[in-house]
Amino acid sequence: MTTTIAIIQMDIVYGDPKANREQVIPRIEEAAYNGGEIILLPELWTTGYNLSRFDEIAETLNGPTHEMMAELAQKHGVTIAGSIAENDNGEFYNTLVAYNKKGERLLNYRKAHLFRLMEEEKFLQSGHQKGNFILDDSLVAGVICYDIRFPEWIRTHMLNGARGLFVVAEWPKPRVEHWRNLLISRAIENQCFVIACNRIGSDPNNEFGGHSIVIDPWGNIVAEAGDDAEVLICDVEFSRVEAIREQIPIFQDRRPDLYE
Ligand SMILES: O=C(O)CCC(=O)C(=O)O
Repeated sequence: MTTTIAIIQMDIVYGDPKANREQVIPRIEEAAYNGGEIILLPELWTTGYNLSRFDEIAETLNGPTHEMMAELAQKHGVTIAGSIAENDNGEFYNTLVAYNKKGERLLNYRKAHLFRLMEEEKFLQSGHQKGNFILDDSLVAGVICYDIRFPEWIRTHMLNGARGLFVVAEWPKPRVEHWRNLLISRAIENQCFVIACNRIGSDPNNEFGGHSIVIDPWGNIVAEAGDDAEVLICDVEFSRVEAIREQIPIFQDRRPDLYE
């Protein structure tokens, strides 16, 4: 069974959730019209890294962006995921959510590794829970940007048989080769699909690299965007994961007794 992925690679209007919600609607329509079943938006796609204004622009999990994602997911019969600035009683998180075609929230993952180079640790709390969730019949996981530099964190999500890793990011252009190589490595070492959305454009501090990408469990690139705005569409077959894990049974051959 194939699943059609649509990655919305876009610029983000700095600190303006309303403008970002408005610009995303036609892109979600385009993604759904082109058969996208799972639609992925970037990290902090409503606010960008306007962290010092999160007290004004971050939302509770019932906020207008969540309502919009749930409604559009229902309307188009798709799953929509992306990370949003969360305000939980005055504490702020970078939170990846996914809504399914019934408008139900499947995932609520708070970024675990905060990125000091963008001063996240000064403004945000880090999450403490894994990002595993069930997507249709497949166990998958979702993480955020800097999290991919921690192979042990990604492995933790894969030890229970997860077949796919969804990544959302605002990954800067000067390190776009790190982005590509880290994602390819995470796919090969975990024998899973990696489906990763990065933003383009710039904010007052950074230029972002695009190159949203889908990688199969053998490490081959299935689809990759350039550095312009794009809705990147491709098919994945999550069931391919098991054949590769049988061929080279790394999960059976692990030696956790040596790793502590
Ligand atoms: O690790 C990197 O180079 C980029 C990470 C990042 O931009 C982020 O976590 O927001």
